[in-house]
Amino acid sequence: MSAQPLLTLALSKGRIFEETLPLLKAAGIEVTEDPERSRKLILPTTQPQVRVVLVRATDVPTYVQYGAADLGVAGKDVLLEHGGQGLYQPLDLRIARCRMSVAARADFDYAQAVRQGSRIRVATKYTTVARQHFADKGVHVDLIKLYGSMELAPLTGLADAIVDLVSTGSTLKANHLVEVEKIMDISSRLVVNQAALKLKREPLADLIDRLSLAIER
Ligand SMILES: Nc1ncnc2c1ncn2[C@@H]1O[C@H](COP(=O)(O)OP(=O)(O)OP(=O)(O)O)[C@@H](O)[C@H]1O
Ligand SMILES: O=P(O)(O)OC[C@H]1O[C@H](OP(=O)(O)OP(=O)(O)O)[C@H](O)[C@@H]1O
Repeated sequence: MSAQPLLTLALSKGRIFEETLPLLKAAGIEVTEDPERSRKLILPTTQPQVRVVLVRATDVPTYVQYGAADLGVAGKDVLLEHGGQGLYQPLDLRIARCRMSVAARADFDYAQAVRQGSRIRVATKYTTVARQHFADKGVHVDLIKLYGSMELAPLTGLADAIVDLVSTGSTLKANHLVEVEKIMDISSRLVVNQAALKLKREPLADLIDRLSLAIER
């Protein structure tokens, strides 16, 4: 009998790691080290043939695309910006749920700007989604790529509006911004390397089945 192949699962620290843990547990896998206490980037699990690697949220699709990880968990926002090449997306894990929205200062009349066909300046980390969204609406847009603290852009005059993730709305509120349009709902997906799906078919299909049952619980 041949040995079980090693499965490498890419997760990002923080909410994805924390929200994936209960699903893994229900699938019979427990991570035996706490990433918040250890500096290790490769974590063992109670299943000797399964290990977790910790990467930046935006790097999860890249690790899985190139097969450095067999599978991973990534937000729909991250997957849309990455493009999803080489990735099979079998499951919506329904974790890390939020929405992607347009937000602006309360004194910026977004509806009027859109109606008049004005050119608007939008700052965002999500340029692919934002470009598509405004193109679909026929709105002329100048996009400014940022890597964080998007809320600051309308407050400092860098942009008229931002495209960012919203959950409770408290970040927008704290910065006196208002959500003016929802673009889409966001949740995290399981992504699997397409080649691994053939080469490690049995253990991957088994894990996907277990996670699928865990989501339904
Ligand atoms: N406030 C939120 N509520 C729920 N889900 C969220 C929220 N913010 C982000 N998410 C989702 O969780 C994912 C991971 O977010 P997280 O904040 O852990 O990483 P990040 O800081 O965006 O990534 P990076 O470290 O690469 O900059 C996002 O891609 C998104 O899908
Ligand atoms: O509507 P809220 O509940 O306030 O959540 C929205 C905030 O959550 C995300 O940031 P996050 O907390 O992940 O911080 P980070 O991007 O710095 O990691 C997002 O970029 C918003 O700023």
